[in-house]
Amino acid sequence: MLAKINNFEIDLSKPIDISIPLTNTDENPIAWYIEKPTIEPVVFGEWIGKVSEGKSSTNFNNIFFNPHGHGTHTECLGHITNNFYSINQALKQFFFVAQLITIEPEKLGDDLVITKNQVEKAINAWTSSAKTEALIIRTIPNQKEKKSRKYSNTNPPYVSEEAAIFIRESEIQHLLIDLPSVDKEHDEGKLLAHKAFWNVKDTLHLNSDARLNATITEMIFVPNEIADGNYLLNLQIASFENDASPSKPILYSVLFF
Ligand SMILES: N[C@@H](CC(=O)c1ccccc1NC=O)C(=O)O
Repeated sequence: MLAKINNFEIDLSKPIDISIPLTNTDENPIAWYIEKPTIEPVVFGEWIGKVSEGKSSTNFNNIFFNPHGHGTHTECLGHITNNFYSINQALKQFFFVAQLITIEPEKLGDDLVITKNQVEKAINAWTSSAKTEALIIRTIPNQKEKKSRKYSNTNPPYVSEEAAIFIRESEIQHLLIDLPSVDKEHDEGKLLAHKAFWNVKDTLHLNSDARLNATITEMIFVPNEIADGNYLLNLQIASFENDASPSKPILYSVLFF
């Protein structure tokens, strides 16, 4: 099915899913020192919520997982504030003009960093008639193994504060990235990129110009065959009242006319 939106067209029958599936197997990616998710049938005495066990008419699983540590998730500034802010209140629209860029983070001492210069160059390489609302960053190298990587204590690449300020000043509302965090793993809670992107100046007393409706989506996976450029993004979350929710970002190629 083709849909015409303003000056472009998308094919709804050709979604590009850039989420990572959540499983209870060793295939599941893990960050932040936790164990893999569990998906287990409910048990009431003899009764097991698993059809193949022969006692129940339905499969009826409990799931234990962590949105930040177990895969693709979308978070709002409530991830870093003293007061509670919910992603389900922050994200009320779900389609955005998006730009996919690819960056090889630069070595800085023992770190790999996505710099302002890299982001600026990559964004400027593509111009479109529609304003970019969502920026999707694919980092290289980009092996499939990323979908099950164990990130704890590996010091993954991160976004520099200057790059995050540049992204905010470019009026990008939604930032998506294939890393477990936009910030350095061990940063003593500085969270410079998170704060810069959300414009949070004090996590104890939120400034009035903090970006309540801006979101960060982490641990996406964008296959290599998907080219850099403009897309329509459908960013969907589950309706959790929590700082973050597992999410399902979907891209559609756009044909401008
Ligand atoms: N870098 C932070 C920790 C951190 O960023 C974090 C910790 C647990 C779960 C998620 C985190 N950040 C996600 O973006 C620190 O060292 O305090």
